Amino acid sequence: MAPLLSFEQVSFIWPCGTKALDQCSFSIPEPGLWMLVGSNGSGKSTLAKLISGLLQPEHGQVTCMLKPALVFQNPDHQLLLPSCGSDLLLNLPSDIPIKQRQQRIGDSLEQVGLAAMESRPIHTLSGGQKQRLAIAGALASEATLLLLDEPTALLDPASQQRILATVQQLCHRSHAPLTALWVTHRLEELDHADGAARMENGRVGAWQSGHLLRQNLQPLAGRRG
Ligand SMILES: Nc1ncnc2c1ncn2[C@@H]1O[C@H](COP(=O)(O)OP(=O)(O)OP(=O)(O)O)[C@@H](O)[C@H]1O
Repeated sequence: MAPLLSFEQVSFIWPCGTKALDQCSFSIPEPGLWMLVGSNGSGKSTLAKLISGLLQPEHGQVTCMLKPALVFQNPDHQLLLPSCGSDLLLNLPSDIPIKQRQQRIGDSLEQVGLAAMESRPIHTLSGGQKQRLAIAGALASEATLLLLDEPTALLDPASQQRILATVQQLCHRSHAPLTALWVTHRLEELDHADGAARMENGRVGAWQSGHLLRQNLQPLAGRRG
C-alpha cells in the first residue's frame, strides 16, 4: 500500500542560504502517533511547514495523502476568536451546512475533553485546555494529519499527559484513526510513540521504538545538560 506521507530526497534552502533539509527521505506508512526528536536547527519545523504546504521544496518530492493541520507550541498563536465555539467555527470547512455546524463544533470539543464549552471565553482556559482547543480546531477542519510542533513545551506535567492521552486516543480509535507527527525535545514523550525517529542535519533517520530511541538519546542529553 502507498504510504500516507512520503518525502523523497527533499531539500529546502531558506532565502538567506541556510540549508534546512538536505535530501531528506522518509515515509509514514499508517495512522498512529509518530514522533521526531532532534537538536535545535535540525530542520523539524521546516519539515512540518513543507508537509502543510506552507513551503515548497527546492528539490525532491513531498507526497501527502492526508489533510494536514498544524498545532503550534503556543496555542495563543493560533486561537483567534474570543470563545471556544467561535474559534472552532472559523476552522469548519465552508461547505458544511449551517444546521450541522453546531453539531460538528460540539463533537470536536467533546473529542478533546472540552464538552459543552462552546461559550467559554478563551482567555479563561488553562494552557493545556487552550492546546486541546487548538487540536479541536484541527478536528473541526476535518484534518487527518496532526502536525504538532512541540505541543507540550509550555505545559506542566499533568497537562502534558492529558495532551498525549488525547492525541493517542485520536490516533488509535477504531473508526478513522488519525495520523500525528509530533515534534518533541522532551525525551520521556518518546515512550508514547508508535514509532520515533531522530532528525539530524536536515535528514530523518529510520523509525524505531520510541522507548529504545529515548534510551539511546538519554546519555547524550545528560552530557549536554
Ligand atoms: N524563516 C526562516 N528564515 C531563515 N532561516 C530559517 C527560517 N526558519 C528556520 N530557519 C533555519 O533553518 C534551519 C532549520 O530550522 P528549523 O526551525 O526547521 O529547525 P528545528 O529543528 O525546528 O529547530 P528547533 O528545535 O529550534 O525548533 C535553522 O538553521 C534555522 O535557523
